[in-house]
Amino acid sequence: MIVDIRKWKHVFKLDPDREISDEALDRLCQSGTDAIMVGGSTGVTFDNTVDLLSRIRQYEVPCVLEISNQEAIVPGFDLFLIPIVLNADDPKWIVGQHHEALKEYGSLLNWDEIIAEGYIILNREATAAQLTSARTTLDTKDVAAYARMADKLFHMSIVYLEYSGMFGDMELVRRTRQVLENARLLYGGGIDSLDKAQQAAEVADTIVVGNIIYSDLEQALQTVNFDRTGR
Ligand SMILES: CC(C)=CCC/C(C)=C/CC/C(C)=C/CC/C(C)=C/CC/C(C)=C/CC/C(C)=C/CC/C(C)=C/COP(=O)(O)OP(=O)(O)O
Ligand SMILES: O=P(O)(O)OC[C@@H](O)CO
Ligand SMILES: [Mg+2]
Repeated sequence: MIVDIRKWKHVFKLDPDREISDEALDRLCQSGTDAIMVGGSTGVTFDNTVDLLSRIRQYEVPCVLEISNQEAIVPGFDLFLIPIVLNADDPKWIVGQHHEALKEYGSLLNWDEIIAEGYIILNREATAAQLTSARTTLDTKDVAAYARMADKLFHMSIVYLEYSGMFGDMELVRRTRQVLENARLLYGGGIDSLDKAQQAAEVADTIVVGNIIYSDLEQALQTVNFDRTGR
């Protein structure tokens, strides 16, 4: 399947390390979301990723893998998203893991299926922030500089403002979006209602909804229904 990320406005992120019933998966896949992203910062294995992929593949919705560790690289997704944590203090999460993975898979890859994501992690409590030792105390200028680095210097097609676990600063998201020329701005973190989905969709290109899926499915499903005519 050819997947055009430039058309995505809403994405559900499913964590292979968390349980989801067949009924819930059915409703998510048929919700009208633009894609299902499979990923999580910890506990993602080859087996739980294969299992989730095979269940999602019963539906037509595009299904992409956001790779978080080398052991859980599973073929068969429509796209592979590779996080590069621009504000990580530990270079392992900027180029280190990637270097190891490319030593293993470098000659086998279809680069048309691979997209780098310039991650900027802004919630210091998030597992991903702790894992990567992210420098989360950043002001708007700091974030804009990382965003430009991803967009103009590294020609990445995604800048991902990651607040996983909390709803972020929408003014900062809006200002970050303004400095991007080519990259798409993905926003994720704390979207747990239609109202928050609407707020985030007004300032980002694509919104990503994760944790609420597991605590309140009805609210999660509501997030698809924001007004798509604004941006
Ligand atoms: C042959 C074949 C199958 C080919 C395809 C394979 C392929 C595309 C290979 C490419 C090679 C390559 C460059 C791979 C990258 C390898 C790698 C491990 C990179 C590191 C990625 C990284 C920086 C991970 C850090 C953690 C992170 C940012 C994860 C992103 C997901 C995320 C933030 C989830 C949120 O997690 P959550 O669990 O929700 O967190 P909370 O608990 O806080 O809610
Ligand atoms: O889980 P939440 O807080 O919705 O965040 C979504 C996503 O950005 C996580 O990587
Ligand atoms: Mg999560």
